[in-house]
Amino acid sequence: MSHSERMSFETNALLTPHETLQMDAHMSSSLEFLMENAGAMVARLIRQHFKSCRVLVACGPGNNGGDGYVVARYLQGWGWPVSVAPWKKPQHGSLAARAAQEWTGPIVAFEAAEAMRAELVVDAVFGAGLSRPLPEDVVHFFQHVPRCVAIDVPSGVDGVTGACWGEVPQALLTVALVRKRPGHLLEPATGRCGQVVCVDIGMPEEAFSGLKARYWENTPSLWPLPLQYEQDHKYTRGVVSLYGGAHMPGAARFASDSARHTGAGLVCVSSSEEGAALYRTVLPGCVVDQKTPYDSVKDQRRRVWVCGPGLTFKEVESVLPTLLEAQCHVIADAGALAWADGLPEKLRGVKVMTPHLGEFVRVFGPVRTSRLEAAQQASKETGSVIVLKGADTVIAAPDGRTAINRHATPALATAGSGDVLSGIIAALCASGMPAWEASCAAVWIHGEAGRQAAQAKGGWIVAEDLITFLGKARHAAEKSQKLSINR
Ligand SMILES: NC(=O)C1=CN([C@@H]2O[C@H](COP(=O)(O)OP(=O)(O)OC[C@H]3O[C@@H](n4cnc5c(N)ncnc54)[C@H](O)[C@@H]3O)[C@@H](O)[C@H]2O)[C@@H](O)CC1
Ligand SMILES: Nc1ncnc2c1ncn2[C@@H]1O[C@H](COP(=O)(O)OP(=O)(O)O)[C@@H](O)[C@H]1O
Ligand SMILES: [K+]
Repeated sequence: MSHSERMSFETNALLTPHETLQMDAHMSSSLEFLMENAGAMVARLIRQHFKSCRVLVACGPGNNGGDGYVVARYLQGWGWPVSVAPWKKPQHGSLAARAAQEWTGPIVAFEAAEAMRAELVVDAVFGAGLSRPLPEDVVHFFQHVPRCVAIDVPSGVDGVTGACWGEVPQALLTVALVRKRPGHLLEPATGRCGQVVCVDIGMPEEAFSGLKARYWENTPSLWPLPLQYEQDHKYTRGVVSLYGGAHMPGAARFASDSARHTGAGLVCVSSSEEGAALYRTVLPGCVVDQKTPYDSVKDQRRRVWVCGPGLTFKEVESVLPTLLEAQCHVIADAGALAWADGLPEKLRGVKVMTPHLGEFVRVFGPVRTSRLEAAQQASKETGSVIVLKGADTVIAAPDGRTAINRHATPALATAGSGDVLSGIIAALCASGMPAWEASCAAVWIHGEAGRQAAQAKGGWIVAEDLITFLGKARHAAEKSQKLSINR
């Protein structure tokens, strides 16, 4: 059994609406029980987060609405003043219609005036599977809502891509059922969800049979890190190489320092005569030489390369084709991405690409779908892992596995932060981790280092600060994987 099969639908796996439908089909005889549990759990969370107040539950015609009727019943049972505003009635004989029948409390019109009278509105109009624009009257209604708790997603959020089908409600709290959705982690939806809490509704294990997770929240359980062994030497830890440009040495310095601080055994920097003299001074911990790329790749220990940080078009041109020809494991960033301007095929053979959105568009053209789908498509087409950077970094593998990282901080938005990330990925690739796992781990460690550095430095950091926290950040991941580095 492969690693990804073993971890199918662990708690950090994310559920798409399509997978929810498959589960529901499998569990058809228990759906009423699941809806009852879902409604009860949402009501309990509301009771935990809010004082008793006038609640209006806005219910749609589907099962999301069905959950809403159950919430209303529980809150009313605890003595809260509750009304229900149906946007449309559930279809006769449906599960939601049965839940609606059991609601014997007040029913009011689905109107802005009613929304304004409430102190809290429960959004149970549409779940995560909506695939058409939000109806006007729904938009208008939610524009007048004081405080909102959403079931599954705020109505109008696409549960997979995080896109919004119009102006979606702004929730304070969103209750995810069974597992989070990819959309909960992706902008712009994340900004509309408020706090996302996932609840267990008693979904049995068997409901997951036949399903294979494709999306995960990026957490350390996704990528076991290699341990330190008594017998380790620098070459077993792994060698990272990079070509140091003659004009922008800072970027190569950030990438090489980051690789070393993350655990690479050795970092080798090749450069021109002019560059090598400089790198010998600024990188005392690295082996610096003046070898041509052609000669460098003859050394079988130098298989993993960072290519791009601080390189001009000409420098990339003189290095990257040789590295790819020699089938080295290349992490392509910055200058290497600019070199491929509109011609992604030039990067064929690269293991990992790390574009931010601007670089992504430069290589692959405008994003016509969503960032998520564009990264997946680019990964499939090129055969490279795509790390599409941002506040919600997407890490897409050519086989479809996709992780979304929220373990980060806006303190990372500082020049050189991307060079640091490429060095971390290289160090983990050099340690023997497969490209997707190494990329996911690197993005998490980068985020953790950013958080720790920001805490230590009062919130504002530069790339140099980030680098000094990489060892601690890797250790934090190891601790949460319960790995001991002093076995
Ligand atoms: N397995 C699970 O995870 C469970 C999910 N449950 C709930 O089930 C929900 C999903 O239920 P559904 O698949 O019924 O989805 P929805 O509740 O989102 O309902 C969609 C319904 O709205 C209609 N609709 C959508 N847009 C419309 C428009 N513009 N005009 C008119 N009608 C429109 C559709 O035809 C469909 O009937 C989840 O959000 C969750 O709340 C719970 O009941 C418990 C179990
Ligand atoms: N607002 C933010 N929240 C979380 N992470 C961020 C944010 N802004 C930037 N980052 C992260 O910081 C890094 C910036 O990389 P990049 O844009 O390549 O910068 P540079 O080229 O200056 O090194 C990426 O890993 C990105 O995900
Ligand atoms: K909803």
